Amino acid sequence: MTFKVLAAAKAAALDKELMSTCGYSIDQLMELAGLSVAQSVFKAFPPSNYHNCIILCGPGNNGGDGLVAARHLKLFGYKDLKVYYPRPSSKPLFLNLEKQLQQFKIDVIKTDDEQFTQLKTQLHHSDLIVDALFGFSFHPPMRAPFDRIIEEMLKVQSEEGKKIIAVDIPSGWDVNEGPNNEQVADYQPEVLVSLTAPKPAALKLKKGSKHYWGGRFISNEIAERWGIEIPEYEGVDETVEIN
Ligand SMILES: NC(=O)C1=CN([C@@H]2O[C@H](COP(=O)(O)OP(=O)(O)OC[C@H]3O[C@@H](n4cnc5c(N)ncnc54)[C@H](O)[C@@H]3O)[C@@H](O)[C@H]2O)[C@H](O)CC1
Ligand SMILES: [K+]
Repeated sequence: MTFKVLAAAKAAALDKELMSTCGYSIDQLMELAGLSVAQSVFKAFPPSNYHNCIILCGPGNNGGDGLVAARHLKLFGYKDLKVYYPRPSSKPLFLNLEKQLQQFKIDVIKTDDEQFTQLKTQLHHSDLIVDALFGFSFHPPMRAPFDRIIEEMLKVQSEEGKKIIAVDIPSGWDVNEGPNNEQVADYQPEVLVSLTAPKPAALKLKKGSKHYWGGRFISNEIAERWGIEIPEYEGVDETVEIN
C-alpha cells in the first residue's frame, strides 16, 4: 500500500490543532497512541510466543506512549514486562502513568549507572524491545545517556536477535530524512508503528519490516484538511498493517 506522509513540522502543528480547536487532551491522545502500539506488538509478536518485553521510554510524549503501552501489554498477557525510564518527567500526566504501572506491578527502572548494568541485563532477558525514546520532536545528534542506550539496544538486536518495535519513528532517525546520521545509520526496527500518519522517515524502512498505522483518533474532516488518507481499520482495531 502506498501512503502519504506527514512532515515533522506538520505533525507537530496537527498535534497542536487537535489539542486546541479540536478539543482533545494530551491524555486522551496518548492513551490511544499507547493502546495502538500495544495492539501492534500483539499482532506482530503475540504473547503466546513472546513473553518478555522491555519498554524504553524517553523524556517526552513518545516516552509517554511507551508508559501507556506497557500497561496495555500487561493486560494483553505479556508476563514479564520492564520499563526503562532514565529521565522521568515530573508532569502530573507522567507521574500518574507511573502510578498506574505500580498497580500493575510493572517495574520502572530509572537509574542509568555508568555501566548500564540494569539495562544490559534486562535487554538480554527480553524477547521484545519497544523503542519509545524519541518521536517527531527529536533533533540529531542524540545526547547522553540516550546515545549509549541506543547503542546497547542495537547490539542486542544484531547479536541476540531481539525484536525492536519503534513507536512513531525509530529513535534517532531524522523525522524527515530517516537514518541520516552515524549514531543510527544501521538502525532498522522489525516493526514501526506510525501514529496519526507516517512521517517521511517511514519511507526509509527496509523491505521486510512490518509497518502499522495506529493512533486512530482523527475524523475524516480533519484528515481531509491535512491531506491524510486514513487507512481501512478492521472492526474495533486501533491499528492496521499497511505494508
Ligand atoms: N498526534 C499524535 O500523533 C500524538 C503523538 N504523540 C507522541 O508524541 C511524540 C512527540 O512528542 P514530543 O514530546 O513532542 O517529543 P519527543 O517525545 O519526540 O521528544 C522530546 C524530548 O526529547 C528531547 N530531545 C530532543 N532531541 C534530543 C536529542 N538530540 N538528544 C537528547 N534529547 C533530545 C527533548 O528535550 C524533549 O525532552 C510523537 O512522536 C508521538 O509518539 C502523543 O503521545 C499523542 C499524540
Ligand atoms: K521512537
